Amino acid sequence: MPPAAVLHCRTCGCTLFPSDFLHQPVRLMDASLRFHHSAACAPPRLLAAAAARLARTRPHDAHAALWPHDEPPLLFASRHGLLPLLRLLLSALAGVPHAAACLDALGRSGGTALHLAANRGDVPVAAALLAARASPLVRSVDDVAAGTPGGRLPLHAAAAAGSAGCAAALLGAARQAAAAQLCALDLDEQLAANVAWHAGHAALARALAAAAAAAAAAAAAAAAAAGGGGGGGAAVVGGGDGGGEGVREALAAVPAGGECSGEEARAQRQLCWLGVRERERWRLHVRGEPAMHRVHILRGEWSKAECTRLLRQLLACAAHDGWHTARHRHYATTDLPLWREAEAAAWVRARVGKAILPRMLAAFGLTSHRLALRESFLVRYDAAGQAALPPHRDSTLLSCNFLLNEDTEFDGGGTYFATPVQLEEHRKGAVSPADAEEAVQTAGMGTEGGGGPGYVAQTVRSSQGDCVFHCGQVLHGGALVTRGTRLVLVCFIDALDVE
Ligand SMILES: O=C(O)CCC(=O)C(=O)O
Ligand SMILES: [Fe+2]
Repeated sequence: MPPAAVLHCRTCGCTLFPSDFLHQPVRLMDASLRFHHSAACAPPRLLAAAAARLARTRPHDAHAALWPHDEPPLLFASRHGLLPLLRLLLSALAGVPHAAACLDALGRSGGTALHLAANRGDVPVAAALLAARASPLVRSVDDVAAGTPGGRLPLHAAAAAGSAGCAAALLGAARQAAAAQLCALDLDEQLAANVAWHAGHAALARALAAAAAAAAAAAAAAAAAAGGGGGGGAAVVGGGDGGGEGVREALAAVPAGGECSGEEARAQRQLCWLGVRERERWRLHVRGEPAMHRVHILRGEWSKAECTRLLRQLLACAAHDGWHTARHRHYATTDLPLWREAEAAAWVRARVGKAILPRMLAAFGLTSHRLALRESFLVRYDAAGQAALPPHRDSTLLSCNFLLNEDTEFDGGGTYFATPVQLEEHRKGAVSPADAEEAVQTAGMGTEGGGGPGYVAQTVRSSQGDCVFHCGQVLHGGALVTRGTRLVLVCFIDALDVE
């Protein structure tokens, strides 16, 4: 018979588990240890050890320093509603240089301690975190296990839990932050009001919807008074959702009377699952695929005459119909969907289908897929208006863009990548993948901020008629235009499995 296993807590030294846990999965042991630490182990001793470790930590991994097992204790305390432990941790954090990083760290379910408190409708825990200056404006990431969409604020979590108390605490935390919270759309383009509605909390949904409508109207009025126009007050409502079309559309989904039917709620849950799963599929696909982190530029893909004609058609259409501002729900952009101009749309579809999609298939090694052009837009950057687009991921696996006006008409601009990418330049005339290989030059133009000599670019700058194509799931944006106007045609492209 093997000797009975006796484990000792490494913090307080007490005997933990005799043979009960022998041959049990490590995960179970970890869970018991965590429970022991939070419930039994003397918190001051734990805190002293934690504070000492914290002092030796670099800021970017500060949130992981307090706890040896997969979750910082603040998140653990909040998840389980351990208010005395939470208070101790918060007081220990008060003098720590990286306190904000610890307070706003994301845990394993993709949210902060404040999300977890709001999830459980725990007003005292939420209030303690807010009093310690935890931010109500941190967005969660997709929780793949639970099928919960990312991009949610703690207010969305309070709405899902039907906790009017937590919602009031979050909205009361800072006056300017209230509008941003009310008008924030998650990755499924749902406001907190929509989340409450689909979770069956009709009264809370209506209260949040009314407050969001008022905040959006106030933001629009403030923008109009400042003479801004167009953007719908994005500056006022932080996060960039603005009081624009996305918010209006979402608000329309919360009716003035009645309850959400069970069927509607089920359908919405299913939609959320699909969205989360699809985004995860893309992420897995892109991760560990070096080809997906390469950016290609096709020089002179469209002639000057072709660009000028296309631009003339599209600008005439924009002058007549007006520009749109709701393509990127999380960022106000100024653009024109191509379907508005049938002839231009047909031309773009044909040219992209014939010349760009086959090159994308080859460049990204997607030979068992078929590519489909989902949408195309003309995007306008103006030094005086929407001058840049913050880093984001597109709604499709692949993207390409064409500069339509001359690069002398603006300064700055270009497609910006959050991490430097390897850039491959292709010259016109290379049609087959083999030819393309020969014509490729690894180019270093537009290199800014880091990267090896001549191989890596952070901002890719093109000339009129050039096509830049890349994986839409690599974090990217539109670099700041500091003078004039930059006009780019952007195409979103999906990869479909070949049946
Ligand atoms: O401006 C650019 O080059 C990038 C535009 C972009 O990423 C987008 O519109 O989704
Ligand atoms: Fe994009």
